[in-house]
Amino acid sequence: VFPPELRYAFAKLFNKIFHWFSSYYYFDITEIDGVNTNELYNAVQLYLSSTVSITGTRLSLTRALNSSAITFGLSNNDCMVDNFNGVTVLWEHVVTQRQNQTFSWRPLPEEKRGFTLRIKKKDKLLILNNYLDYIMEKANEIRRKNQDRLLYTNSRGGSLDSRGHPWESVPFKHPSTFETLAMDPKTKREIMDDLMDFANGQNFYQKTGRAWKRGYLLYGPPGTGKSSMIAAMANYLGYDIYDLELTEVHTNSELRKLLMKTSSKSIIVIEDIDCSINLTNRKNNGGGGNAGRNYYESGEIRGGVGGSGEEGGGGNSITLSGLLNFTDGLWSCCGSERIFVFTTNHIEKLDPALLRSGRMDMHIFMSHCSFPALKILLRNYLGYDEGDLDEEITREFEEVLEKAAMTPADVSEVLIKNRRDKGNAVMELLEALKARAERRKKKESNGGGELEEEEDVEEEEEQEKRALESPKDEGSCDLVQDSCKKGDEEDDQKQDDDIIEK
Ligand SMILES: Nc1ncnc2c1ncn2[C@@H]1O[C@H](COP(=O)(O)OP(=O)(O)OP(=O)(O)O)[C@@H](O)[C@H]1O
Ligand SMILES: [Mg+2]
Repeated sequence: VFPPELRYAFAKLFNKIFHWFSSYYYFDITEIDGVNTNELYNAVQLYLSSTVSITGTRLSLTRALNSSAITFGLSNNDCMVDNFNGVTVLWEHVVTQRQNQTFSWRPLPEEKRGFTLRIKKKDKLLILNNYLDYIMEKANEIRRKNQDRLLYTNSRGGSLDSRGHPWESVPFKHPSTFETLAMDPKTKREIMDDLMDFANGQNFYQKTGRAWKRGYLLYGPPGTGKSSMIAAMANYLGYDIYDLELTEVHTNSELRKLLMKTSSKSIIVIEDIDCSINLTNRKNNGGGGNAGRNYYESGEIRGGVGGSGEEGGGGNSITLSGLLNFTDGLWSCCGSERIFVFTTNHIEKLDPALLRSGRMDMHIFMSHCSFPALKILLRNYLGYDEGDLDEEITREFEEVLEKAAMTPADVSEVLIKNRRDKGNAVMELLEALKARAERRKKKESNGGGELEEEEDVEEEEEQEKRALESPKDEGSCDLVQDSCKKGDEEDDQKQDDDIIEK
């Protein structure tokens, strides 16, 4: 009997009156906003999956691609209650069937989904100003934690993949954590705090006008846990790792392009920096900072020419200045929240320019196994707790460890071999340490000039490492060296010897 217009007007009026008297506001957060995906929808979904206690009767479970965690969320048309700063809000997940598909250049899903947030009118300001931001932040955090980390490498040389990306990635599942890392607990704590300060330091970096990045140099003998430390850092912060193979990079501009294609919240690693590239001939030019740069710039030019010429050798013309610009220059800030980690076995071989303060913010020495580190290894491998060891044995360990100078890798080896018999493992380890200490003592008393046995072993390990590196690497050294030939004949001879050694 009523015409439709009148019915519509009544409904509208009724609605208005209802809202007038209702003490609630309702906010709709739809999955798709026009043609764009609504980021807030995804964030709310993630947020609800983690914070709200499981009270709903029906929850949906999801597991994202590459993720190791399962998250739960609200099922269709279910409600959940959340509390924020003492304010209670109600979330409803609304799903409706989409009617007759309107024309769109992108097919829309059949269902229309959204969240409806119901809040008390008096809480409007708090919710709009803080709660939604809080949800976005929380969601980012959850996303980072859920996702397995990726390990990127540039081993394809300069070639790009189908999406124009120079990096190749694989899921990164290294189990090393700060918990399992054997080192002095005090240093470990310092590093962990430093990393946390960095990750939470957006405002600080903004305020002080510094680029949001940090550099760590890890140095120490092979097998002391430098690579394990990098994995632990990535696992601690939830960052991806970019393992930069310098020998595969041919020019400084390629290096810059690689940097531009890294994402934020990542650790950029250059392992064995002293082997990757010849950065040590600064003394040849005998100059200070600027002269050094010029020298390396000139190296780049000659290297570049050499690359296309007879001496080819892969055409690697990365220079120190290129590398410094990579970590330090304007380009290093084209993203944010980046950590650079360099590792080396020989800090003394590195160019002082690389060590200057401000370049690498923290120099971390990974030492031979100390007693606190040993305790961690015993706990990891044998399940020993503080106090489980005999007092007598503890004392013996403390006495011999310093003298033996064994690496955590060697200690772990002994423990793994005997892990089925704990008592035996400890005794074996003590024996091994004593034997090592004895050998060192003998060598020392025979005159310190000789190479000590462990150093022999370390040297061997390093040579293996170098041998494993591609022949291109040698080419790269050749090229940089080529630029030195004209400088100083004696040094030139010495470098040739170096290469023969390698
Ligand atoms: N500090 C440590 N804590 C726990 N495990 C360690 C530690 N150091 C070494 N290891 C063990 O020894 C192995 C080798 O360690 P890692 O590769 O981290 O040494 P590295 O210092 O990177 O050596 P290199 O200089 O040869 O690269 C690892 O598999 C790890 O399990
Ligand atoms: Mg390593």
